[in-house]
Amino acid sequence: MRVRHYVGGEFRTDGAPFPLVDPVTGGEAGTAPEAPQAVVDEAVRSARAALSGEWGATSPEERSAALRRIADGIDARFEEFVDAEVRDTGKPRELAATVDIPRAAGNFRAYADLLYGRPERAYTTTVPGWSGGTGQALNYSVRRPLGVVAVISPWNLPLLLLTWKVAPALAAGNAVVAKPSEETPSTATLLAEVIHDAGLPAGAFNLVHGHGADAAGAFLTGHPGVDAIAFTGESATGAAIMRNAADHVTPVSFELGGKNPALVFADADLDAAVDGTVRSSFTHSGQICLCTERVYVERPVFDAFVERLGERARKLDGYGPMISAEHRDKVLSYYRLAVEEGATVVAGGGVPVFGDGRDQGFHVEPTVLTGLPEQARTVREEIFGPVCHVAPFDTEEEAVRLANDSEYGLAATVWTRDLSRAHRVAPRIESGIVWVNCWNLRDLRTPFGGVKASGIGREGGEYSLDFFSEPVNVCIQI
Ligand SMILES: NC(=O)c1ccc[n+]([C@@H]2O[C@H](COP(=O)([O-])OP(=O)(O)OC[C@H]3O[C@@H](n4cnc5c(N)ncnc54)[C@H](O)[C@@H]3O)[C@@H](O)[C@H]2O)c1
Ligand SMILES: O=C/C=C/C=C(\O)C(=O)O
Repeated sequence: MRVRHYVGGEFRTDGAPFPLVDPVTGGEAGTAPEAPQAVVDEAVRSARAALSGEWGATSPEERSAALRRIADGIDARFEEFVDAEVRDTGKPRELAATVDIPRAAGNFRAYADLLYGRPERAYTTTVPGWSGGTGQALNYSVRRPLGVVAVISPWNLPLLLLTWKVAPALAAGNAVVAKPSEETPSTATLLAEVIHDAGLPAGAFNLVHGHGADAAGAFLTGHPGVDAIAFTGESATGAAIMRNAADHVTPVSFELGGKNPALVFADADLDAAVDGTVRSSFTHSGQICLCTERVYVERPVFDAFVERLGERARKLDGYGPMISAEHRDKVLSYYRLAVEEGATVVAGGGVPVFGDGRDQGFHVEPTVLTGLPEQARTVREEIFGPVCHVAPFDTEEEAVRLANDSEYGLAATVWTRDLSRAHRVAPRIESGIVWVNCWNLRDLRTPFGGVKASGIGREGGEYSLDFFSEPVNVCIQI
């Protein structure tokens, strides 16, 4: 497939091509076009024109039907989407086929459902009341789209995290200009094809490819014609985007980094806690924002937990690579730093040898560490690889304090059989999401987002519609 921009209803490839790399083998995997400022400008202009044209006049029912056609279009080309996601990310096929692609289609269906049949309830409220002593008034508020929305997405779950924003933005009646990660542009291009075939009016959805800083990403997020920015990626990138957007006071919704804790209490089902931590630390080789990198285990079960987790980590196979040579080097630099900081390496810590083409790819070993102090950089900084540090705790109070001792606050996991403890501990954790006896069990309609350096705002279900639209209060004196 050819990676193409999609601007004003047309596919194009202007801009210098940049190379794509297959992370499994390190080999070349085609090219993508680097959108110059002029293409970004045109995309923003096309989006604006769509708002004052056919797209701006659509009813919620029409948008609901369009979203459903897009979901069906993804399903119809399911294998192509899976192939493209696997090629770009190197993730196991099963993961792409059970999470990334079906949940991307699910994002469009969820918003089609939310809109269908109840536009009034979703979009207006009425409040009769008094107006400053001058008489009775009827207040009602209508929700209007924000306008032109920029969507900037990362490489770890390329289609899922893109559609996570594009679906509600379109549902609320905005026009979108999206820029996927330069590492993983393929499924976004397929999505543009599906949206084109679904018959969305030209300019409702636009796609530009290219890099972030000083390139398409920055051109878009600093653009005076952009009314809102929805971004998922690193916290430092979020800060750069905010600075860039500040001149135009553009509202932002940010899903950023994490250093997610898991708390394992001695009363937990240890099999489930070990299984769950294998998933939460090592799924997609740790390259999910929700992955656990800090595990705190109540002292009586600490040794048993570490031994079993280490054994499971050593036996893992079939795992995918880091996204790039650069990211592999970053993760390996943390493996080395951990040792310098005094860690015991219980499992992994290096580069696996497969004896085949994967040895030129970007794999690192699933790694379990112990023995580091809380202030160690390895325990504080997001690594975004298949690695966790396990430390003991003695009291519930200490467990909560350790969980909260982080600049981040995205997702936490609590393992306990004590229902009262679960209810007591969960709301005390400074985190947007707390899972109890599970991980990444997620309904697309629930609020999703982080506190502290992990983000601004919540997305998911009605929460996304709230961000992507604004209430306008209309007050009529009676
Ligand atoms: N909280 C969440 O929901 C969530 C989900 C997935 C990933 N993440 C985070 O994303 C990170 C991994 O993804 P990544 O490496 O692709 O993130 P990244 O921040 O490097 O890049 C994300 C996107 O931002 C663009 N970008 C980079 N610099 C930019 C700039 N100055 N202006 C505008 N755009 C710019 C990139 O081109 C890319 O499209 C991790 O930190 C992870 O925790 C968070
Ligand atoms: O990386 C961040 C988000 C991940 C979300 C999911 O994997 C999901 O909801 O299935």
